[in-house]
Amino acid sequence: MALAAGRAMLMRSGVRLGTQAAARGGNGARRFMNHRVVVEPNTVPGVAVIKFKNPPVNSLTLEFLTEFVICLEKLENDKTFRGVVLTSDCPGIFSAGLDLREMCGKNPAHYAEYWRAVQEMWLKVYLSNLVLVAAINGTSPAGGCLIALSCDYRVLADNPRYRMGLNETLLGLVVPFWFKDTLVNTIGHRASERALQLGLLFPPAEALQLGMVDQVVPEDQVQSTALSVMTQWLAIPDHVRQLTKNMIRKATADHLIKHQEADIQNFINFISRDSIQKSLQVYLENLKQKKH
Ligand SMILES: CCCCCCCC/C=C\C=C\CC(=O)SCCNC(=O)CCNC(=O)[C@H](O)C(C)(C)COP(=O)(O)OP(=O)(O)OC[C@H]1O[C@@H](n2cnc3c(N)ncnc32)[C@H](O)[C@@H]1OP(=O)(O)O
Repeated sequence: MALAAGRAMLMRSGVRLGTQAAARGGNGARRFMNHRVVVEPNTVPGVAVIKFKNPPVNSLTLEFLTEFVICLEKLENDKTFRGVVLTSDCPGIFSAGLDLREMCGKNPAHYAEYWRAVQEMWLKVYLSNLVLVAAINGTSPAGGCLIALSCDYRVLADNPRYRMGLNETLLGLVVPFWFKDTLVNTIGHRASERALQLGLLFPPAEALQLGMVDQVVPEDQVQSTALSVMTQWLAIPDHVRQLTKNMIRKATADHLIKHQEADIQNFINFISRDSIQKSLQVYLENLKQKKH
């Protein structure tokens, strides 16, 4: 998505870009702050850390998606950055996935705008020229898992309470084909068949065994491990690594690009069904109930 389109989307969503602040951190590094996404240059030269900060659960609201894409676009355009670590500022949750309230009780125009933002976010992450390492420091179902799967490398915290996977069927939803493609490209066809149909959410040991993540490490070492992995990836010259990444990922991305408008229309038709709306409302209600 062009930066200008993202800005326009932010304006439509009532987010003021003027509130973005730049400050200097303790090490003198410049630190960009939006509402929901914090970007910090790190001690590793050329590497930024993006922290998702959309409490309580880092759900992927329209505003969050827009800020996230703009942040990535800025980092890609700033030649001082070659790699980004994605992590969460919300304790115990990497991202709860797509924001269910964006898909409930809204009109078709909203669903179209939201789904385009989800598509654009995925294309931006999946095809990024930067090395992206996910430092997964919490639970990451569905859209949260998709973000991690779209990175180049995944480090997950060794906490048995954390779960990762594409659980759409448990919400009464059909997994979008490009979510499915991303999973199949990562863990293979047979494992995806089972995981997707059953909507499985895997604890760290199983996620590692399946190849859904590359490393499981103690919780307090997730970010440091991601940064040391990054150093290894940055030892490869950018242009050959980027061409290789593009060669591997292009067909999957092109599949969505070619069918982007049809995919939006399918989403609108699907999500607007009374039965789907009811399922989502019940799911949200159950999330509330479990607190009591
Ligand atoms: C024919 C072909 C057509 C193809 C069409 C394709 C259609 C595809 C459509 C959609 C695809 C969607 C993919 C997704 O990403 S769906 C989202 C999946 N996410 C989940 O299932 C996670 C749900 N949340 C949880 O399990 C928990 O909240 C958890 C993340 C584990 C955190 O638990 P906890 O710390 O106990 O926090 P709470 O449950 O109390 O939650 C705090 C508040 O946050 C609200 N919440 C949680 N998740 C979401 C969410 N995803 N969206 C919006 N809001 C969320 C929750 O309701 C609480 O709110 P409140 O305090 O007001 O009660």
